[in-house]
Amino acid sequence: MSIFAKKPPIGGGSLARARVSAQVATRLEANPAIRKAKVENAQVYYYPGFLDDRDCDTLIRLIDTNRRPSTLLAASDDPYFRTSESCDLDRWSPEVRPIDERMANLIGVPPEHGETMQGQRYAPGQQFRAHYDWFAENQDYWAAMKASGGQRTWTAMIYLNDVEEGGATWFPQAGVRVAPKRGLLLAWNNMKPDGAPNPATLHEGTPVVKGVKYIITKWFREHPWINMPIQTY
Ligand SMILES: O=C(O)CCC(=O)C(=O)O
Ligand SMILES: [Fe+2]
Repeated sequence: MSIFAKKPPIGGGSLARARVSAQVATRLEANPAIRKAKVENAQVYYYPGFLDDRDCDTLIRLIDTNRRPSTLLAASDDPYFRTSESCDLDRWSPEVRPIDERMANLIGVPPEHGETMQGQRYAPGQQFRAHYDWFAENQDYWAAMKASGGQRTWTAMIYLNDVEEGGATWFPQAGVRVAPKRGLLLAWNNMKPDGAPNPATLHEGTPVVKGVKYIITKWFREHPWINMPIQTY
Protein backbone atom coordinates (compact mmCIF):
# COMPACT_ATOMS: atom_id res chain seq x y z
CA MET A 1 0.00 0.00 0.00
CA SER A 2 1.30 3.46 -0.83
CA ILE A 3 2.28 5.65 2.09
CA PHE A 4 -0.05 8.25 0.55
CA ALA A 5 -3.07 5.99 0.83
CA LYS A 6 -5.03 7.49 3.68
CA LYS A 7 -7.58 5.66 5.76
CA PRO A 8 -11.00 7.29 5.44
CA PRO A 9 -11.62 9.30 8.61
CA ILE A 10 -14.75 7.50 9.77
CA GLY A 11 -15.31 4.69 7.31
CA GLY A 12 -16.61 4.36 3.79
CA GLY A 13 -19.48 2.73 1.97
CA SER A 14 -19.50 -0.60 0.24
CA LEU A 15 -21.81 -2.39 -2.11
CA ALA A 16 -22.87 -4.78 0.67
CA ARG A 17 -23.67 -1.96 3.10
CA ALA A 18 -25.53 -0.05 0.39
CA ARG A 19 -27.57 -3.19 -0.30
CA VAL A 20 -28.55 -3.53 3.39
CA SER A 21 -29.53 0.15 3.44
CA ALA A 22 -31.85 -0.28 0.48
CA GLN A 23 -33.29 -3.67 1.43
CA VAL A 24 -34.23 -2.67 4.95
CA ALA A 25 -35.67 0.70 3.85
CA THR A 26 -37.80 -1.02 1.19
CA ARG A 27 -39.05 -3.55 3.72
CA LEU A 28 -39.96 -0.92 6.33
CA GLU A 29 -41.65 1.29 3.73
CA ALA A 30 -43.80 -1.65 2.59
CA ASN A 31 -45.10 -2.18 6.14
CA PRO A 32 -48.44 -0.33 6.60
CA ALA A 33 -47.87 -0.03 10.39
CA ILE A 34 -44.74 2.07 9.85
CA ARG A 35 -44.33 5.80 9.19
CA LYS A 36 -41.18 7.48 7.91
CA ALA A 37 -39.83 10.74 9.33
CA LYS A 38 -40.03 13.47 6.70
CA VAL A 39 -36.36 14.40 6.65
CA GLU A 40 -33.90 14.34 3.79
CA ASN A 41 -30.59 13.46 5.42
CA ALA A 42 -31.47 10.33 7.45
CA GLN A 43 -33.82 7.35 7.27
CA VAL A 44 -35.85 7.22 10.49
CA TYR A 45 -39.00 5.10 10.94
CA TYR A 46 -41.72 4.84 13.61
CA TYR A 47 -43.84 1.81 14.47
CA PRO A 48 -46.37 2.79 17.16
CA GLY A 49 -47.60 -0.07 19.32
CA PHE A 50 -44.98 -2.57 18.17
CA LEU A 51 -44.91 -4.08 21.67
CA ASP A 52 -47.99 -4.65 23.79
CA ASP A 53 -48.29 -3.74 27.48
CA ARG A 54 -47.48 -7.25 28.64
CA ASP A 55 -44.19 -7.43 26.72
CA CYS A 56 -43.25 -3.91 27.85
CA ASP A 57 -43.88 -4.86 31.49
CA THR A 58 -41.86 -8.07 31.14
CA LEU A 59 -38.85 -6.15 29.78
CA ILE A 60 -39.15 -3.44 32.44
CA ARG A 61 -39.07 -6.11 35.12
CA LEU A 62 -35.97 -7.72 33.57
CA ILE A 63 -34.22 -4.33 33.34
CA ASP A 64 -35.03 -3.53 36.98
CA THR A 65 -33.62 -6.88 38.04
CA ASN A 66 -30.36 -6.70 36.07
CA ARG A 67 -29.47 -3.00 35.75
CA ARG A 68 -25.97 -1.65 36.36
CA PRO A 69 -24.29 1.66 35.41
CA SER A 70 -24.09 2.13 31.62
CA THR A 71 -20.70 2.11 29.92
CA LEU A 72 -19.16 3.67 26.81
CA LEU A 73 -17.08 2.17 24.05
CA ALA A 74 -14.77 5.17 23.69
CA ALA A 75 -13.59 6.98 26.79
CA SER A 76 -15.21 10.37 27.36
CA ASP A 77 -13.91 13.31 29.42
CA ASP A 78 -17.48 14.09 30.33
CA PRO A 79 -18.62 12.10 33.40
CA TYR A 80 -22.21 13.00 32.54
CA PHE A 81 -22.06 11.66 28.97
CA ARG A 82 -24.05 8.52 29.70
CA THR A 83 -25.56 8.42 33.15
CA SER A 84 -28.26 5.79 32.69
CA GLU A 85 -28.23 2.18 33.83
CA SER A 86 -28.14 -0.73 31.36
CA CYS A 87 -28.28 -4.47 31.12
CA ASP A 88 -27.93 -7.17 28.52
CA LEU A 89 -31.11 -9.14 27.96
CA ASP A 90 -30.53 -12.83 27.38
CA ARG A 91 -31.77 -13.54 23.87
CA TRP A 92 -32.19 -17.24 24.64
CA SER A 93 -34.56 -16.68 27.55
CA PRO A 94 -38.16 -17.62 26.72
CA GLU A 95 -39.30 -14.08 27.53
CA VAL A 96 -36.78 -12.25 25.36
CA ARG A 97 -36.33 -14.55 22.40
CA PRO A 98 -39.70 -14.01 20.68
CA ILE A 99 -39.28 -10.21 20.95
CA ASP A 100 -35.70 -10.40 19.72
CA GLU A 101 -36.77 -12.46 16.71
CA ARG A 102 -39.74 -10.20 15.96
CA MET A 103 -37.41 -7.21 15.85
CA ALA A 104 -34.95 -8.93 13.51
CA ASN A 105 -37.83 -10.04 11.31
CA LEU A 106 -39.25 -6.51 11.19
CA ILE A 107 -35.91 -5.10 10.05
CA GLY A 108 -35.35 -8.09 7.77
CA VAL A 109 -31.84 -8.86 9.01
CA PRO A 110 -30.92 -12.36 10.27
CA PRO A 111 -31.19 -12.44 14.11
CA GLU A 112 -27.53 -13.48 14.35
CA HIS A 113 -26.52 -10.06 13.02
CA GLY A 114 -28.11 -8.46 16.07
CA GLU A 115 -26.10 -7.66 19.16
CA THR A 116 -27.55 -8.63 22.52
CA MET A 117 -30.66 -6.64 23.21
CA GLN A 118 -29.78 -3.92 25.68
CA GLY A 119 -32.17 -2.56 28.30
CA GLN A 120 -31.73 0.97 29.64
CA ARG A 121 -33.25 2.84 32.53
CA TYR A 122 -33.01 6.61 33.01
CA ALA A 123 -33.99 8.20 36.33
CA PRO A 124 -34.66 11.97 36.51
CA GLY A 125 -31.58 13.89 35.35
CA GLN A 126 -30.08 10.89 33.56
CA GLN A 127 -29.23 11.06 29.87
CA PHE A 128 -27.17 9.74 26.98
CA ARG A 129 -25.48 12.69 25.30
CA ALA A 130 -25.14 13.12 21.52
CA HIS A 131 -23.39 10.16 19.92
CA TYR A 132 -23.39 7.92 16.87
CA ASP A 133 -24.29 4.24 17.04
CA TRP A 134 -21.94 3.48 14.12
CA PHE A 135 -18.29 2.86 14.82
CA ALA A 136 -15.65 5.37 13.74
CA GLU A 137 -13.27 3.22 11.74
CA ASN A 138 -10.25 5.34 12.63
CA GLN A 139 -10.56 4.61 16.35
CA ASP A 140 -8.61 2.05 18.38
CA TYR A 141 -11.74 0.03 19.13
CA TRP A 142 -12.48 -0.53 15.42
CA ALA A 143 -10.19 -3.59 15.03
CA ALA A 144 -12.18 -5.41 17.72
CA MET A 145 -15.50 -4.26 16.27
CA LYS A 146 -14.47 -5.28 12.77
CA ALA A 147 -13.63 -8.76 14.03
CA SER A 148 -16.90 -9.08 15.96
CA GLY A 149 -19.33 -8.39 13.10
CA GLY A 150 -18.18 -5.14 11.53
CA GLN A 151 -20.07 -1.92 11.23
CA ARG A 152 -23.46 -1.27 12.82
CA THR A 153 -26.03 -0.88 10.10
CA TRP A 154 -29.51 -0.33 11.61
CA THR A 155 -30.66 0.48 15.14
CA ALA A 156 -34.06 -0.51 16.53
CA MET A 157 -35.18 0.98 19.83
CA ILE A 158 -38.41 0.50 21.77
CA TYR A 159 -39.85 2.78 24.45
CA LEU A 160 -41.30 0.60 27.19
CA ASN A 161 -43.23 3.31 29.03
CA ASP A 162 -44.54 6.86 28.75
CA VAL A 163 -42.35 9.38 30.57
CA GLU A 164 -43.99 12.24 32.44
CA GLU A 165 -41.50 14.85 31.24
CA GLY A 166 -38.27 14.80 29.23
CA GLY A 167 -36.38 11.80 27.88
CA ALA A 168 -37.01 12.47 24.18
CA THR A 169 -34.65 11.00 21.63
CA TRP A 170 -33.27 13.92 19.61
CA PHE A 171 -31.46 13.87 16.28
CA PRO A 172 -30.16 17.47 16.12
CA GLN A 173 -28.77 17.24 12.60
CA ALA A 174 -31.73 15.43 11.09
CA GLY A 175 -34.21 17.58 13.03
CA VAL A 176 -36.12 14.64 14.52
CA ARG A 177 -37.35 14.57 18.12
CA VAL A 178 -39.27 11.59 19.47
CA ALA A 179 -41.07 11.62 22.81
CA PRO A 180 -41.13 8.27 24.64
CA LYS A 181 -44.39 6.41 24.05
CA ARG A 182 -45.04 2.96 25.47
CA GLY A 183 -44.64 0.27 22.80
CA LEU A 184 -43.31 2.62 20.08
CA LEU A 185 -40.43 1.21 18.04
CA LEU A 186 -38.02 3.65 16.44
CA ALA A 187 -35.67 2.35 13.74
CA TRP A 188 -33.02 4.19 11.83
CA ASN A 189 -30.32 3.54 9.30
CA ASN A 190 -26.90 4.44 10.68
CA MET A 191 -25.59 4.53 7.12
CA LYS A 192 -26.20 6.73 4.12
CA PRO A 193 -27.70 5.02 1.05
CA ASP A 194 -24.16 4.33 -0.24
CA GLY A 195 -23.41 2.47 3.00
CA ALA A 196 -21.03 5.01 4.52
CA PRO A 197 -21.65 6.09 8.14
CA ASN A 198 -24.21 8.90 8.24
CA PRO A 199 -23.17 11.89 10.42
CA ALA A 200 -26.81 13.09 10.39
CA THR A 201 -27.71 10.14 12.65
CA LEU A 202 -26.09 11.91 15.60
CA HIS A 203 -28.61 11.46 18.41
CA GLU A 204 -29.12 12.01 22.07
CA GLY A 205 -31.26 10.55 24.85
CA THR A 206 -32.22 13.88 26.44
CA PRO A 207 -32.44 14.07 30.24
CA VAL A 208 -35.50 12.70 31.93
CA VAL A 209 -37.14 15.50 33.93
CA LYS A 210 -39.98 13.68 35.67
CA GLY A 211 -40.65 9.96 35.86
CA VAL A 212 -38.41 7.08 34.78
CA LYS A 213 -37.63 6.06 31.19
CA TYR A 214 -37.18 2.46 30.12
CA ILE A 215 -36.06 1.45 26.63
CA ILE A 216 -34.49 -1.42 24.82
CA THR A 217 -31.99 -0.96 22.02
CA LYS A 218 -30.86 -3.42 19.40
CA TRP A 219 -27.96 -2.77 17.08
CA PHE A 220 -27.54 -4.78 13.91
CA ARG A 221 -24.13 -5.48 12.41
CA GLU A 222 -23.17 -5.90 8.76
CA HIS A 223 -21.97 -9.47 9.48
CA PRO A 224 -23.07 -12.02 12.10
CA TRP A 225 -22.22 -10.69 15.53
CA ILE A 226 -19.64 -12.48 17.63
CA ASN A 227 -20.00 -11.88 21.33
CA MET A 228 -16.56 -10.83 22.55
CA PRO A 229 -15.59 -9.99 26.11
CA ILE A 230 -15.12 -6.35 25.06
CA GLN A 231 -18.05 -4.00 25.74
CA THR A 232 -19.52 -2.67 22.54
CA TYR A 233 -21.42 0.34 23.89
O1 LIG B 1 -32.31 6.97 25.22
C1 LIG B 1 -32.44 7.28 24.06
O2 LIG B 1 -33.45 7.89 23.68
C2 LIG B 1 -31.38 6.96 23.07
C3 LIG B 1 -30.61 5.71 23.39
C4 LIG B 1 -29.49 5.47 22.44
O3 LIG B 1 -29.15 6.30 21.68
C5 LIG B 1 -28.78 4.18 22.41
O4 LIG B 1 -29.08 3.29 23.22
O5 LIG B 1 -27.88 4.01 21.56
FE1 LIG C 1 -27.62 5.57 20.33
